[in-house]
Amino acid sequence: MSNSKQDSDPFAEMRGRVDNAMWELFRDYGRGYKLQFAVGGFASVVARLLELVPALIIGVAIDALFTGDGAYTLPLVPDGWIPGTETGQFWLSVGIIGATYVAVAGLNWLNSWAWNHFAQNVQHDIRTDTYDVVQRLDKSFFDEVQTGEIMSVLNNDVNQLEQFLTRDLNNFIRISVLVVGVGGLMLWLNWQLALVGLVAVPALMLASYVFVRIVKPKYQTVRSSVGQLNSRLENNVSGVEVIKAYNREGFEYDRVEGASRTYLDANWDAITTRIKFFPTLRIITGAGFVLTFLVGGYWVLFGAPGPFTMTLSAGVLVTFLMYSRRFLWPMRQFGEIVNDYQYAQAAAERVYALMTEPSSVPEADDAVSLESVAGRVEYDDVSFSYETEQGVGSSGDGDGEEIVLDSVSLTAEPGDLIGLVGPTGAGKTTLVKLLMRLYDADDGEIRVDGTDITDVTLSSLRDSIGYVSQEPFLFQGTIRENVAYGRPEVADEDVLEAIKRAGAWEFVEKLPDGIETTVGERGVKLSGGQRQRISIARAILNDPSMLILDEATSHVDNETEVLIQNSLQELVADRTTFAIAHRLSTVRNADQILVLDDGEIVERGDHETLLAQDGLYANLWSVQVGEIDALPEEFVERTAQRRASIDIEAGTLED
Ligand SMILES: Nc1ncnc2c1ncn2[C@@H]1O[C@H](COP(=O)(O)OP(=O)(O)OP(=O)(O)O)[C@@H](O)[C@H]1O
Repeated sequence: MSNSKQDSDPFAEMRGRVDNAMWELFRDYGRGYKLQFAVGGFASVVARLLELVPALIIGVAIDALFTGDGAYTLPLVPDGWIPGTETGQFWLSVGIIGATYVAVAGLNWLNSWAWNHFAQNVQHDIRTDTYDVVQRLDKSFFDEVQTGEIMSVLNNDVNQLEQFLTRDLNNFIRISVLVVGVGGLMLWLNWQLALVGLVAVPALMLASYVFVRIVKPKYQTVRSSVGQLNSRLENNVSGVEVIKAYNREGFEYDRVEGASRTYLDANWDAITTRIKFFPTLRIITGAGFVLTFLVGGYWVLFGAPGPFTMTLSAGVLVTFLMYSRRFLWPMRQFGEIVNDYQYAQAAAERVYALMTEPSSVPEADDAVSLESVAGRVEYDDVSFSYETEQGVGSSGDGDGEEIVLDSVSLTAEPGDLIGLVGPTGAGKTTLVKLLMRLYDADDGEIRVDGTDITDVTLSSLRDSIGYVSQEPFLFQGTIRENVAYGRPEVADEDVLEAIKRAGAWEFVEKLPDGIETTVGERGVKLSGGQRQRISIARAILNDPSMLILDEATSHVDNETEVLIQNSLQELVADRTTFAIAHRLSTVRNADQILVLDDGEIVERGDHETLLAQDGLYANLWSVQVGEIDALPEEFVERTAQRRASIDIEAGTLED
């Protein structure tokens, strides 16, 4: 993978798939929580409308009780309900204002409860669904996109959406109601003065529009640099052993510092834009408020200025100014919402991009389930190359691709043991990965019991294959959980039986908690050989019809190897097995040994036949039995050349 690919945003190309990712997500995921949404929204609307009451009451009280400029009348309240005395009217005002605040507090609680319920559940559903899509994606996706990037989407980006829902969407409803309610009341109280206050609105809208245009790309950069920083951190924490062994703490500090600085710079760029925007909004809202006070105050003191004609009382002006603040202030918050919306939109695009990432190993609509597999495996002219430079989400036109498997054909009869040998990088692991459909062949067909593996369900195919990899992965948990990973419901006796058959009992028995001992993250508390035996036990317990052993004994000492070989012999006896081996002795008894070189099968046959052919296999065998002197000159030369090309490749990758 080139550095440029690691550094660029892997989601950039995917963003083009949808116009409004956030809307798509909320529409799909909000559907299940309509009631909470409606209750939260309703409570918010009613609370906001009630919040308008105190200013109205204060205005009426000032005019009727303090300055004597008007009668005590309240909109929507029949005059007969209003007390006749000033004291009665005063206490009514106090009572209404107090009751309003109590009601608003109750409604705010209801709004928060319902809205958080809505937002938290939508967040949970989006996260789990995205995870489910991601875990079903093909292996090439994981080859291209770094773990930290994926974690960043599943954590930070999804949280960002939740924050937008909880805080901003709620605020948006609040503000919309206030703007409509307050604007309506202002127009009703004194439409001419209302127009003065409203002149600020177009200016606020223009400022918001300009802001959005400038800040959107900046937020996209912030989101992607968070992902890159996470990738770097994730890589380093996983690779801490290598960092220590090579004393590269300083170097890694610099790299993390670099990634963190890129994030800081991107964030700083967005922050400087944002902090310029908010004071601008304040100035505009402030100017609107001052203008309203200036015109209204002049009007109350000296009569209507210029084109204004109606009379204006002090009480109405106070109500007006209180509303004007309520009207213009949310407008400032509107800017924050626009800001957060842009930020959340960038997050939604990345979430949506992941959710809609197509798998390059699709399951056919009419895929059939593989039942009672006998285990006849055929590779028919299979060719394959890994996707290179194009990156995730691109189709790849093959430019710069190196063929890893070239027209490979083979047949394994049920129960056969097929040994795969050959120099490193020859394509042995790739060959077996194609059988599990971790990747799909570019050309040719792979059949199990005569059925093309692209015509069967992925789950039934993988159920019928056991896989013991070069680097067995154990999950944080107990030995029992790891062995029974594919069949968690099995009885302890079966788990123990599998452990014994895998040659793992001799060390499991000595562990303090036996099969209930925890293995640590990735199984770090076990040695490489112990991990390998646990993963063999896992494959044994699954009882698959086909078995893949990729260097299954690479981590164990010679004694343990004999133990494992014995148990493997029993294991492979009645199932088709592909055993990849560098130690040729481990596949000596194979029914068929395939020798791969540069993606092609160059020799095939059993051990004796291949030795007699005196080709690559015979030479590799000579190396292993220590007959170096017997090697032909050209083999030694080719090995040296291959060594050199691997070194060059490694050098290129480090650059
Ligand atoms: N995910 C990948 N993306 C790109 N190239 C890859 C990927 N995996 C393997 N390759 C390349 O494909 C070639 C074959 O690799 P493969 O792992 O199949 O070889 P192998 O014969 O199993 O080697 P070894 O014996 O060292 O495990 C190598 O050149 C390798 O660099």
